[in-house]
Amino acid sequence: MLGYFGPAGTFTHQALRTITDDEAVAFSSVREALDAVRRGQVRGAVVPIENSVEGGVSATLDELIAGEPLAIRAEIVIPVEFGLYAREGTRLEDVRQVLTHGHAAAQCRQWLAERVPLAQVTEAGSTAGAAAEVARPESRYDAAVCARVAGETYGLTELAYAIEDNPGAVTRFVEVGKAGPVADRTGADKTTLVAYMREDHSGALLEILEQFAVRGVNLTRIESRPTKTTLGSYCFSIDVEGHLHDKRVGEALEGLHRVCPRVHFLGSYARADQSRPKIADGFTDDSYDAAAAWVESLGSPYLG
Ligand SMILES: O=C(O)C(=O)C[C@]1(C(=O)O)C=C[C@@H](O)C=C1
Repeated sequence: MLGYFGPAGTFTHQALRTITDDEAVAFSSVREALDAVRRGQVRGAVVPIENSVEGGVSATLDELIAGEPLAIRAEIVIPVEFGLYAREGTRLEDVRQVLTHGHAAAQCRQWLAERVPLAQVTEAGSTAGAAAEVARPESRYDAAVCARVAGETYGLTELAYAIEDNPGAVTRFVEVGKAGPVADRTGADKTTLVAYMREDHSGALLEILEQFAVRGVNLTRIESRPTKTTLGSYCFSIDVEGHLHDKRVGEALEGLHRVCPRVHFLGSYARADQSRPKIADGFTDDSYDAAAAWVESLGSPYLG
């Protein structure tokens, strides 16, 4: 059975529904969902990892590397559209207390400031959790910013829809399991890893980046996250195009292993958009094989 960041009606729940109709377990935080994977209560969990407006989901980026290693098995990308939902009888002009997930608040900030200027926005654990709270008749919150499905699930009335400041936003979710064999290469893959710098010195980030640059590996996301040890100590959470079994990616990982004290490999998996990377001349597996054969031939007694 799979777990997900719930309760029912979160965007994560919608993402999960795109891959299975089977029964699934809701957890009220990303940490609880991932811990359930670690202790084997569920065989995997779906959690949010990146939003096109707000960037990386820190809770997920941090929890993936805290504790027993986990691996990303698949990615799911869905559009995120928000509405404002309240108990029956509440009018838009009456809304003073809004409850929602921090990422959702950030994506609707301008709309909320313009349309409910007197409202105070409070962060909830999730958008659907906010809807469930607003549905309680005695709740101190007047409205929730959430998906339409959450508004419906908790019996709320829609006061407004498509209130996001950036139409067309998408959120990327990942299905995470226990670390195990890497998923098969599809030719349209992504690899996620976390690299730690040796020590704080000029060019440390460049050393990491050049491992990819010189091998023609394109990065699709890079974010610094605190290592949680001392102030100013950071690691880098990175997504790259390609699979561990692509020679250019495997070699880049070898390079990282040489220059970084610690590298977490978090999995190679099929891209949701199935788009294949443009591999420049000289970086295909054939080019690597030809180069290796040539180097080997240099030591051959039969050469020239
Ligand atoms: O609260 C939810 O509904 C979630 O699935 C979480 C989450 C997020 O973490 O970004 C997912 C998509 C939206 O961008 C807002 C919230």
